[in-house]
Amino acid sequence: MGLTDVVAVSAEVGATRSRLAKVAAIAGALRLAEDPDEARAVVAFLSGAIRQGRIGAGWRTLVALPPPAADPTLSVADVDVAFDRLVGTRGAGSVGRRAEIIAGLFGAATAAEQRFLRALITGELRQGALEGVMLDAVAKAADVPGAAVRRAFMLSGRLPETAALALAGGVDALAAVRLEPGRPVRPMLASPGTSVTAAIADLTPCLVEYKLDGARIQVHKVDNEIRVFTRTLREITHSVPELVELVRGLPCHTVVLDGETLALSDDGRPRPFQETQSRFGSTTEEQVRALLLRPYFFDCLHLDGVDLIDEPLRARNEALNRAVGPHVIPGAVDPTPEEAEAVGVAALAAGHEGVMVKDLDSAYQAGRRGKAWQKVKPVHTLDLVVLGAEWGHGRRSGFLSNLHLGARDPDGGPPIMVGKTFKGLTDELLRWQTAEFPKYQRDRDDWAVYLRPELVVEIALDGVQASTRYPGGVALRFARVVRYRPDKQAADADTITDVRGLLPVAPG
Ligand SMILES: Nc1ncnc2c1ncn2[C@@H]1O[C@H](COP(=O)(O)OP(=O)(O)OP(=O)(O)O)[C@@H](O)[C@H]1O
Repeated sequence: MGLTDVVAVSAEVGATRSRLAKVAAIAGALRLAEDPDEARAVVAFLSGAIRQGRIGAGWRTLVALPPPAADPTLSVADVDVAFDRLVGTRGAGSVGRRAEIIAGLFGAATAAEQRFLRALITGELRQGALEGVMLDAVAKAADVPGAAVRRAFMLSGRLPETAALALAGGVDALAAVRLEPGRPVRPMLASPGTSVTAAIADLTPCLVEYKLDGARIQVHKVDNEIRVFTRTLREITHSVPELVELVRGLPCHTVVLDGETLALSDDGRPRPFQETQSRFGSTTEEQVRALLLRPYFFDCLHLDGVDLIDEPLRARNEALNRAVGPHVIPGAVDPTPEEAEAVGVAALAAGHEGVMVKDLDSAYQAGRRGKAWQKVKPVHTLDLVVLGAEWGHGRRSGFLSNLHLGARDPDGGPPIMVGKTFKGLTDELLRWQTAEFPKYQRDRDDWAVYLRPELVVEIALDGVQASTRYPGGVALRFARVVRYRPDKQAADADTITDVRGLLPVAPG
């Protein structure tokens, strides 16, 4: 299959807003793939990603490129092989050898292919929002049910691999994908609930527990081998030695745990989320001692040879208590309405965000944002994509300040602007934005820097209103910045449908 076919499909997908048309175009490309390796590469390229991860060729290497070829001759496999060689070229003299590989690749590419490859390598094409569309396209190309593709993807965490399985082995190969201790699965997510009373009425019998404002962790223990992953399945084992030690000491051989981690102040109140998050980068022993993380587990997906992912929460919760004892998150199983309210009051009094209400009969729906888990928080928040920032005035002049905020298009199109805000930005955040945003720059003019849609920011708001000014027909009211969400990608942001869902219902 030619690279030129992928470039054409990528352009077709970018040019249409219709989800069906995107799915059809991608499915068509997948059907052209000649073998599983090629299918993996096609899925990766059309998601704007590279199977090899980062290949470390920045803009500088890509400035002085050879003239483009007149006719397309490159195959998808040629590009994939060149990327393999780039990744494998390290050590002394590698700079020259890498430049040669890049020159060879780009010299064989047409002008359109060169533009595509350059955007692919620099990450400009990265299109996390296409994930749902891509899963549908894999199902269509392989002629299998969408649910089978989705399940295999959530359990394996790998989209190209899932596509290769679906195309080569169909439904049976997909169904054979299981939870494998040691390999991370997509975390189950929650929907917003209006109140504790409404949520427990909806979900009885239920479990009500604290919603902690820390960072999500997924921990796998296979004998003495411990691995820890973030919400986006990034491995952080080496940054959290205290969690690794604690899990190593648990009274079980094999376990997969879902939970939240945070650090507490001396008075037992939670430290700010940013501090927890800062521990997920490279960490020195000193930093570990200065900010000890504690785990609060709330789910158990596997325990000593028994797969629990399809079992009801009641059974998973019993296994959790056996496996981690005192490290279970505080909460109450099957509470009365008064007991449930009391959990909520205690959570807020202890400085936490609110509560989670969970259906005790529900299975673990990996990667799904369902009604079986509902979060109840006193303040309404949305996770939005930063589209740009305007230069500030007065005290803020010289700083990138007023943020342009976008909601995700559920059909995989670019984010849709829903408002602006500079409220809630601390001096530290203004400094950070001014230093960081140019790295994400897509364009700029005298007033603002416009960004590639990659950064996610959590915004508190008083509600939304209908608007003729913004393209989605809806605008935020009294929006203010709570914090950045480095644990989220644009594909995890709230959608325009979520934002419209907050519009007041017209009377009558
Ligand atoms: N008891 C709990 N059960 C499940 N998740 C919890 C709990 N306490 C805290 N959390 C955190 O809350 C999140 C659940 O909310 P949701 O599924 O909407 O994810 P989110 O989009 O990250 O939400 P938020 O922005 O509110 O953290 C989890 O990802 C987890 O990090």
